[in-house]
Amino acid sequence: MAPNRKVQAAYRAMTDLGISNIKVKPVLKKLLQLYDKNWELIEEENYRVLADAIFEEEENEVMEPKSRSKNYDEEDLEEAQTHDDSVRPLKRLRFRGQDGQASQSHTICNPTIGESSLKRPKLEEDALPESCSPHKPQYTAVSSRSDVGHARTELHPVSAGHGIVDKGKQPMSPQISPRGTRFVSERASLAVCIKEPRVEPGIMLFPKNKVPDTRALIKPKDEPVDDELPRYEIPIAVIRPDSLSKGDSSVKSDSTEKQDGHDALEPQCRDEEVRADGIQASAIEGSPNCKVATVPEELCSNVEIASSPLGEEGSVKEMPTVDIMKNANVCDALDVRGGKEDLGMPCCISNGTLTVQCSTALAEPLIPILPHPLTALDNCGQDTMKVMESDPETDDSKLLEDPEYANSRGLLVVPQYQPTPDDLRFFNDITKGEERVRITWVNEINDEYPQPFHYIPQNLVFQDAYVNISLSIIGEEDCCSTCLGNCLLSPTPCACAYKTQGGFAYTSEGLVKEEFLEEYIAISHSPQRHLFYCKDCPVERSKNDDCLEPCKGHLKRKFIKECWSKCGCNKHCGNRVVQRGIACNLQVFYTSDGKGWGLRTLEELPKGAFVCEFVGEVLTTRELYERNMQCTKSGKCTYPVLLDANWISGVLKDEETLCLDASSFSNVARFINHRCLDANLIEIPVEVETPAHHYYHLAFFTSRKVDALEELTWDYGIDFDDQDLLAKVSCCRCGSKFCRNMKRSSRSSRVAIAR
Ligand SMILES: C[S@@+](CC[C@H](N)C(=O)[O-])C[C@H]1O[C@@H](n2cnc3c(N)ncnc32)[C@H](O)[C@@H]1O
Repeated sequence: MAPNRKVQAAYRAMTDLGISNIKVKPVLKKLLQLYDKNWELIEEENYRVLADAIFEEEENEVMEPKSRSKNYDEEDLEEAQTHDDSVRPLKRLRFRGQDGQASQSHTICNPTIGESSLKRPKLEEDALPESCSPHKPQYTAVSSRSDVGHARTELHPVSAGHGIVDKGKQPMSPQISPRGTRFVSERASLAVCIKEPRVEPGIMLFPKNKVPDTRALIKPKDEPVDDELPRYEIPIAVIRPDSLSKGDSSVKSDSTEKQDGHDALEPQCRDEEVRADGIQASAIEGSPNCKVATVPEELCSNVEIASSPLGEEGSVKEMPTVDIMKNANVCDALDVRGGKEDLGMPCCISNGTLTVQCSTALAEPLIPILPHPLTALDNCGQDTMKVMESDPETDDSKLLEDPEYANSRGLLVVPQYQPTPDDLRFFNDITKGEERVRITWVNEINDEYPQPFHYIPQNLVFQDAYVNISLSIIGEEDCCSTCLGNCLLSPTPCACAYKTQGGFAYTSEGLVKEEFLEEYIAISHSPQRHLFYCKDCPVERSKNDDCLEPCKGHLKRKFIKECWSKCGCNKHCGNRVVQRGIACNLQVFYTSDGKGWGLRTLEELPKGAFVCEFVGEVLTTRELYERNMQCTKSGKCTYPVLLDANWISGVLKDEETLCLDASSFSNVARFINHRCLDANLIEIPVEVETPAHHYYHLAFFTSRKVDALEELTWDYGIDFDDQDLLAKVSCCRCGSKFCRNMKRSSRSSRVAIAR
């Protein structure tokens, strides 16, 4: 057979380097086997792979002269001639590049996934160079070497000293990044999935079972030796958040850029990560700012890794997952309801910065950082993805003795908490799934998170409050037991309608009727005319004081009586609105006018629409007073509302003078801010379960049409001249032209000026 043109060319190239054909042949044969006879890989960079492999072979022969016994005949090489070079072996895994081409990052981590799409090299374990030993650092299965640190990409046979497995990878990519900038991400790809990394030139993927140690890493031959670093491993350097913020990151995945038009938020910088067990992370030897991560392949998670310009320090860019929630669009992208969770792929997406995508097949998924203040909002609250260094001197380093960590040194990714799909589902749902609708929260103003609280969709009795919801106390006159279907369609008003003086309060669309609404609005606009004063005010009485102040007055309002379970109608009866819960699309947001958090609607709401109920703990006024005393000491405040719409009915027992406190247990109504007079919500007392007027639901309905994204407000009924306020709004920022506080402050400033 005529000599293979390609073989001849290889011989010539090696001859130019002073390598004889005899040395070239066996190595070339091996390479052809390894690369499935793809010459392209071998030819690149003027046969760099081949040269490196030959030098490697030489070294091995010096150490083990008899280790290479197999003969390679000319025919084997000739056979290579028949191979179609156009078929590029897929052992070089290409990630999504800057062009946004889809990548299969998980295929790196989990060889079982997408195996069919990856053509594996035929390299047998015994064909691996002996340089796998700790004494001879070496690239392994998924690693790329060429632009590590100061590594050079040109052929440099004099310094060649690697096994063949790491050769010829880098030149493959047409998108080679500047030298010294890719090391980290490529290195990280060994064990940590990168969601949207830039092109990983020449990453090779070997079948796991054919690679003795997939975590063994070597320095590239031509990389300056840093004696400070462990020789058996090049650490997965991970960018420190602060270095990113300083702009010294040279590799930044696309997903670290803006997402949905929102800036990626500055990551939290932790100089020293404190582990759950109290062990503080410390810088690795010789690389004080470098955190080193070696993650088992099984931990398939998408974590962005980047490097400093020197490619030698950095950290996983840790982002508080709460940042996801700062961007409603991102949350939408999460599609937590019916989205990825349905695919069995719990997915946490931060605003483009850190993405942890846990495969369901994984036992120990990485988890994202969540802000502590969310603890009460979500059980994920205190969980962080701890990427920390192991200290070989501590007991912790014993972990590294685990075969899985055999060649690991440095960072361990320690799962602190295993988020369940439900955790992730309710990631940005302030209701934690307690409502029929998801209510997201967003802060586009600053870095604050909502104060922790326990979300409850319905009132809960704290302790002493007498709320008797027993069926036995609901008499025939308090329910419509003979009704059928929808009471609103009945030609004659049912018993419940009678209880709501004036007939049914709701339209067939579920809106409060105009005449009802106007009546409530009129009361709130001129409350003085509707106040009643008790002789023995429960609020004052609860103070148990010798010197009680006179009653400050209570606003008398009429009730809406809804049908309920003891009624004959069905649950779709039009006289059941509040009991169905929140139905509109709401969002908690950080206000831009200094009121802190607020509530807004994401959809247009017609006049009279039910928005939400004021939900909290049901306390007696005495309990509230005691709680207020405690809160004054601790500096906290309560969010109480008196259920005093019918206190005029007579002298109530202490356990019947009730209020709702939304400070710890509450629903979304706790975010509704005050607006003087022209608020777009009006509160209406609604009886559902019990006809006893001392307990009722306080329901918010729109007092006018409300546009999408408009803040929902409610007139707390604050008397700004009264220093003994229950709801404390010391300086009203409602912005209403009817603001009572504005008049007051302008009055007082006039007084101040006059003095
Ligand atoms: C029920 S909370 C409303 C939610 C609150 N903004 C938050 O950030 O959690 C009541 C508190 O909100 C603030 N607030 C409500 N309305 C306000 C207003 N019109 N002007 C200034 N602060 C207001 C006051 O701090 C008040 O004590």
